[in-house]
Amino acid sequence: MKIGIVGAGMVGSSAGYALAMMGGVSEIVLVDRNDALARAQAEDISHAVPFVSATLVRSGAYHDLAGARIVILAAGVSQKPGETRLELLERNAEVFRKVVEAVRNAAPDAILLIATNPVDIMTHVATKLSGLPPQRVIGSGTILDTARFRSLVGRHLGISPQSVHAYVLGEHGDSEVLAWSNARAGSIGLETFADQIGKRLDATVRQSIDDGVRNAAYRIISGKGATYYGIGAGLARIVNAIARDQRDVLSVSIVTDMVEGVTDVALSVPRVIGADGVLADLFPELDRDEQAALRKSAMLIKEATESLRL
Ligand SMILES: NC(=O)C1=CN([C@@H]2O[C@H](COP(=O)(O)OP(=O)(O)OC[C@H]3O[C@@H](n4cnc5c(N)ncnc54)[C@H](O)[C@@H]3O)[C@@H](O)[C@H]2O)C=CC1
Ligand SMILES: CC(=O)C(=O)O
Repeated sequence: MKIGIVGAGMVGSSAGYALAMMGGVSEIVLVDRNDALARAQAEDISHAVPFVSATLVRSGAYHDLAGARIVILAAGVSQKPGETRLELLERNAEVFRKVVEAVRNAAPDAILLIATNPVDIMTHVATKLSGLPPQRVIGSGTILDTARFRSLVGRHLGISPQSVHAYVLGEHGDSEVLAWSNARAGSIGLETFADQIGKRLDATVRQSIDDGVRNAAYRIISGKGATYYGIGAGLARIVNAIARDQRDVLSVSIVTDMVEGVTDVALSVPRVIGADGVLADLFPELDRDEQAALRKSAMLIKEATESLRL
């Protein structure tokens, strides 16, 4: 399977690297308005390939995306230290006005996988500009926040993150909602699990995990300028779910008819992902505070989306 990546900066190249390491795709084409960067990234990643897979990694122009089953969009500006994701909106919407049309002309059958921030609204923008059904325009949404949540809970409980079943819902951004009330370790509610192994999971611990998840990007950006390994692996995971028709349940963002009374809004809930993109949306049972927080998150995204007058 051929995969395109538009935007060969830190996120696009990390996704290309993670995909090459996971194997399972035959060809990766990197496109960037900076041709020299795309060429250099492709060459560098291709030198890692002989250690693990046989994926052909190259750079190209938009027409080289012909036949791609999935195109990842990671083009645009990223946050400076202290800047929010929402502050990138106008500039990245402008980038998408050119990029989405070029991708659609070159690869009309491709599923679009959006990483550019603010990712929920950029997913809405790409859905409108492409004319594709929402199920085929997938934002990485809170896949990364969910990984951060599982990682911190796993560390606290002393178990692997894969044994933690917990999701972050809503915006990939400051208003995101950590769904504690239905989180599980193995098949056991988190609190019961923590009790059984003699660990605390009180308000202080939860607050510290919440901060660890919600403010991760700010901390990493202030330390090294950008985040990319986590999202690179997350994007590769979504590509694999589509490429292998795995029907994985992942928290990703698509334009959704209704969430907590808010209509036509792109945000994350757990969704089943397979060969045709999103196959089903899942709405977990939440407690009242989580429901209210999810509604607030949805309203914030909706307002910011409407400000663009798409
Ligand atoms: N969804 C998520 O969880 C995450 C999203 N991001 C977002 O991903 C985006 C990319 O971040 P980085 O890779 O760190 O930035 P970067 O600056 O390293 O790379 C962006 C690339 O986009 C290219 N580009 C800009 N305009 C273009 C156009 N019109 N056509 C083709 N290429 C164009 C640039 O030349 C550059 O190489 C940002 O919006 C960032 O906020 C970053 C981390 C996590
Ligand atoms: C930058 C960003 O969106 C993140 O690391 O969560």
